[in-house]
Amino acid sequence: MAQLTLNSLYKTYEGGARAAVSDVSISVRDGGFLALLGPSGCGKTTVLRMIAGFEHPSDGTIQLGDRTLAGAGKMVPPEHRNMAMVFQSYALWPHMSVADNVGYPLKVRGVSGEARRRKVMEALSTVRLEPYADRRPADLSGGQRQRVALARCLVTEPAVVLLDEPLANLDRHLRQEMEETFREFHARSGATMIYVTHDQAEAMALATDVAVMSEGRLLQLATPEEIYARPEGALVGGLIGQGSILQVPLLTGEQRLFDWHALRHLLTDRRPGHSSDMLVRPQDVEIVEGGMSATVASVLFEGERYALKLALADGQLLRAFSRQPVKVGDVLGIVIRSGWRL
Ligand SMILES: Nc1ncnc2c1ncn2[C@@H]1O[C@H](COP(=O)(O)OP(=O)(O)OP(=O)(O)O)[C@@H](O)[C@H]1O
Repeated sequence: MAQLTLNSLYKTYEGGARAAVSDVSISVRDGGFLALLGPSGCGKTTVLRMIAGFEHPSDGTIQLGDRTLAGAGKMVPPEHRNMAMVFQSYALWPHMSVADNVGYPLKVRGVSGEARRRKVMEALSTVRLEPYADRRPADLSGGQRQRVALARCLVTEPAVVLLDEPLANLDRHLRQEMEETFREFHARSGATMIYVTHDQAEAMALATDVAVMSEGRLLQLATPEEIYARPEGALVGGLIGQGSILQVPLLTGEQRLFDWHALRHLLTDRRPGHSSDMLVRPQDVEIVEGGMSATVASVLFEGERYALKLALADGQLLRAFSRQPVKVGDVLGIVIRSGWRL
């Protein structure tokens, strides 16, 4: 296995007003699980399709280990890249059994008999579907069909597995179950995985590394923990977690993390002029008697807690959680335990 490296990749489609992908460089460690995260149209599918070999980069190179797959005058066709791609629609053949669906890529490669049967059963075991080998896809649930598609992609032992929003068509309950399957699949197969999604919670739950894209550019590449704790810029800060971005007077120093003592001072400073973006996570907002006044602007009951939007004295809105029921219009005292300057 080998490291997958994207070097300053560009892609401009014919007639496109701007580059769909612009100067994207990413190294995916061997056996890593990278989530490409960003809003619709940010270029993540284009990156995935260039890795798979379905699109030519306009500039830049793609390497797997020391092998150049694309760029510098080379273009290795998709079938010679040792990669497998799983799509939203998992396209199983309805007339074939589960085992025959999974074994099909081996059949195409001329693997037959006992060798094929063994590999098929291994792949089915990875997704825990051995007992279903003789069933037809029509007899399976949506999640089980998705697992058959995963087994089919695993059977050829690809170095890299590419997944394009594979859970987008599933309901919430099934998505959670499948997230678990993907994590397990990754751990058991050892394959390098690249996963396109616009769902930040999914990216954080699954990946070892998250690449956030916007308008064709890579904004930040880091572990889920790092990107959550130290997002770079308002776009990443707004996309990851459920934080609020407050405007505070311009901050020019090195300091990024602010405590209540400093935040209270900043939030009551009414000087006009430029401002800085301060990210505040709802779990860092505490409701306490004698705190700064904030008025409840909206309440959403989430079962285990109430999700609130609070209006500060200057009208800025802040997300917070409450265990106690509150009503729109209530005035609460709050303390903000920490804020992160974006
Ligand atoms: N075949 C194409 N021809 C022309 N423009 C394209 C083509 N494919 C994508 N684009 C454009 O390139 C940009 C990036 O598209 P891409 O599909 O990579 O984004 P995405 O982040 O995956 O979006 P989504 O989540 O909606 O699939 C968009 O502006 C899109 O309109």
